[in-house]
Amino acid sequence: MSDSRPLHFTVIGAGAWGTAVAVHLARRGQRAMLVTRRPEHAVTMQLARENRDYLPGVKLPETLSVTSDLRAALLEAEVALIASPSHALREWCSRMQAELGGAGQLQLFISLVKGLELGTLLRPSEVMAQAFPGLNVATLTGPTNASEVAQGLPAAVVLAAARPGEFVDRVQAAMSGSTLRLYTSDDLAGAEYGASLKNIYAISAGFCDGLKLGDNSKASLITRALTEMVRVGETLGAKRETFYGLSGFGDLVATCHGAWSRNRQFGEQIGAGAAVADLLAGRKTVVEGYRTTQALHDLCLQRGITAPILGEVHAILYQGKKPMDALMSLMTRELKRETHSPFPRK
Ligand SMILES: NC(=O)C1=CN([C@@H]2O[C@H](COP(=O)(O)OP(=O)(O)OC[C@H]3O[C@@H](n4cnc5c(N)ncnc54)[C@H](O)[C@@H]3O)[C@@H](O)[C@H]2O)C=CC1
Ligand SMILES: O=C(CO)COP(=O)(O)O
Repeated sequence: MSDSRPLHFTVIGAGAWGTAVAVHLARRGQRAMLVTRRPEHAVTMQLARENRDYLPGVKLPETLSVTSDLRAALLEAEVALIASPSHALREWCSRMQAELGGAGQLQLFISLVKGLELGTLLRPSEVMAQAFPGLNVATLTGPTNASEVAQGLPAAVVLAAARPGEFVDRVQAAMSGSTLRLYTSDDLAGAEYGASLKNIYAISAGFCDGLKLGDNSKASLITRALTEMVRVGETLGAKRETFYGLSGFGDLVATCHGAWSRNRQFGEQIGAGAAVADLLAGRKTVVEGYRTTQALHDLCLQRGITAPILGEVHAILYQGKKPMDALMSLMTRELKRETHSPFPRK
């Protein structure tokens, strides 16, 4: 019989998503701790029992502990989940390593991050595995707007682990309930590439919204984006079917359509004429697709992967190309058969 004792979860990073996941865990009756980066943020959250900076309007369950003391939060943790922006992940991992020495009681280290590391072009779980060699790493991903999850609205996600097995199944059971349903997967690379790529295509869906191109254009774009995701992901070693699941298609649809999506909104504002630098200056919340566009563009160049939509998003964000000109470039490409093969055929 499987062990149904509550597990000790520590969620690192108190942005919107880390907070929502910690709230969910506490509601599920698990032992949950949430770690903030700034000590004053932990104090204000404890006093207000709310994360007013990143997830306003959601009451923190009394059983959820909030602290900035990373060492104390990790000492008894069996599962650590990390919810930082991709550019801050390595720094968090180094801090964890320094505080904990080895892996301590940890049996599973789960990324909630949806982006690649610029420069190294590593997936989040690869960065985590460098810090904690031997520790089982995973990602939890899918269509999960933080606010909806925190409100208890239903969603389904995938928990993809480097080493699936009994403990991962136990975490699946511990986190699943009437509002969140977890599926497991052994395609960690696919789940992470899907989570990263969909943010880029959500920016491009935002361009359609900003340019007021209509619903047909967005549906066409999303469909071609999925084909591109499969091609990029499969060439990078992921399983094709993963991109048709929650971490790929599921999150692509949610993020391209969600009025709440920061990536989509960012694209919408650029499509409507705003300057990229102005939108990024002084931002408090993360737009993962911005850096990840650069990282995946570099990866595609390195590996010789054809990714026209990604290429146009890159040209708009990094080379000042006008969204309407990018649209024309895509519409006037050489004509071909519709194909879902990883390698485009004429
Ligand atoms: N918000 C959402 O609905 C979801 C977000 N995610 C992913 O979760 C990750 C975290 O995103 P959110 O929780 O939304 O963040 P957020 O945008 O709500 O908050 C930003 C977070 O980044 C931290 N931060 C800012 N600058 C930093 C720095 N220089 N060093 C370290 N930390 C810094 C802040 O303390 C805060 O925790 C991202 O990869 C995102 O794609 C995944 C699923 C849903
Ligand atoms: O990943 C998300 C939903 O699944 C959140 O998307 P945004 O970062 O675009 O808001």
